[in-house]
Amino acid sequence: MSKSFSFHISANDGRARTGIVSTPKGDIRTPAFMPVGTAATVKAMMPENVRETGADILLGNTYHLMLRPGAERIHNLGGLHKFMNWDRPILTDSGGFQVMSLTDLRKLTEEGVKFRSHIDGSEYNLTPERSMEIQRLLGSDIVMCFDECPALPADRARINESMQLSMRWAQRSRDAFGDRPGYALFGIQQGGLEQDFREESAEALQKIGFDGYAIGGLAVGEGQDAMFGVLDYAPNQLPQDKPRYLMGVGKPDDIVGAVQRGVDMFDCVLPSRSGRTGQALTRFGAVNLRNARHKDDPRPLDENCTCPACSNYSRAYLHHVHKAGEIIGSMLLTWHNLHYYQELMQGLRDAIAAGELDAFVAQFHATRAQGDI
Ligand SMILES: CNc1nc2c(CCc3ccc(C(F)(F)F)cc3)c3[nH]c(N)nc(=O)c3cc2[nH]1
Ligand SMILES: [Zn+2]
Repeated sequence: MSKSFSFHISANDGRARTGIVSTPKGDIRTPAFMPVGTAATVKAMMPENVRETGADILLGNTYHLMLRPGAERIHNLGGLHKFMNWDRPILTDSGGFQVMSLTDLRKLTEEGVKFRSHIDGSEYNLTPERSMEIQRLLGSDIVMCFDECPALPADRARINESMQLSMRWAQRSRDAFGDRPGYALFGIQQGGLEQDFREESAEALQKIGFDGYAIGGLAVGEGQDAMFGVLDYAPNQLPQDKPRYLMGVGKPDDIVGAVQRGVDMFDCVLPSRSGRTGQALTRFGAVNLRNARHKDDPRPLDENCTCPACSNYSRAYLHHVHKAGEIIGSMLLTWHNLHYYQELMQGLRDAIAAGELDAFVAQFHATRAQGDI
């Protein structure tokens, strides 16, 4: 652990990199998958078990936590790390994306976003300055700029307007963040699927100067081909010596393709959300445990997996507890899915370090082509 925030790349393979983001709360091995802990919990998991799956860092959410229990309340209780019993790094999103995706009673202006709480209808005014204050009160180690993520599809004029607003908000976020040694502020590139707007956004962010750079505005319904099309150029528009975080991504094959294109950090609700719906993510692809074909199957989900679900339970059991709506069903599949994601990230890190990423990716796709046996 270090007293300051830094990024060291230990190996490259093509455009992919592997390394360490060092923070005072602990190191983050990259490429990294960051489990989503929206309301101060990774749903259906104890934090010590999230750590056991291999996670170095969790995500928290400004939007959810400002509404309930409130940022000042968490601060008065010792901050988010103590509150949720996670003493390693936490990254928090700035709240704008969640406001735009979770509330329809909202007003977007130059100042910020006025909205009503989806919990009790009370009115809030989220600005770059208030978002920085909330993330400071929570004690977040990596703070995200307050930005606007336009819904796709959108015409070029709308994309440009939105990106320009986000760049003005990035400057205000930087000014409000101030000088906080050991804490990091990440800028967020916008610009939709437009290469020229993304270039302009990257230049604007670098002029302001950030500790890391996120690629925002993707994984909003554009599809994998369009997303990879942007990733064929966007990571290279950002500084090569700083971490690159692709927000909201993604499915295992999204992550593999994005790592090949130079992305270092990922977050996605899929492993936890699908774990609660009975969907297991495995080397062979997705397996729906609610399907009747598992009713009498004594085999483990994946005999090569060392997680508690695969070590101690049959497919028949997982099928039963999901059909019966038993809490252990969510616990076991969330644990397996997060374990699988971390194993995939470890495999990617090892392959890049060995200069064997192409072989790893070929094997990844070949195993999935086999389908679930
Ligand atoms: C799913 N697709 C997607 N997610 C996106 C996100 C949210 C990422 C996030 C962060 C924290 C949490 C928490 F629940 F753990 F807190 C949950 C999700 C974006 N966030 C911002 N700021 N700009 C973007 O342009 C952007 C684009 C995004 N595409
Ligand atoms: Zn497993």
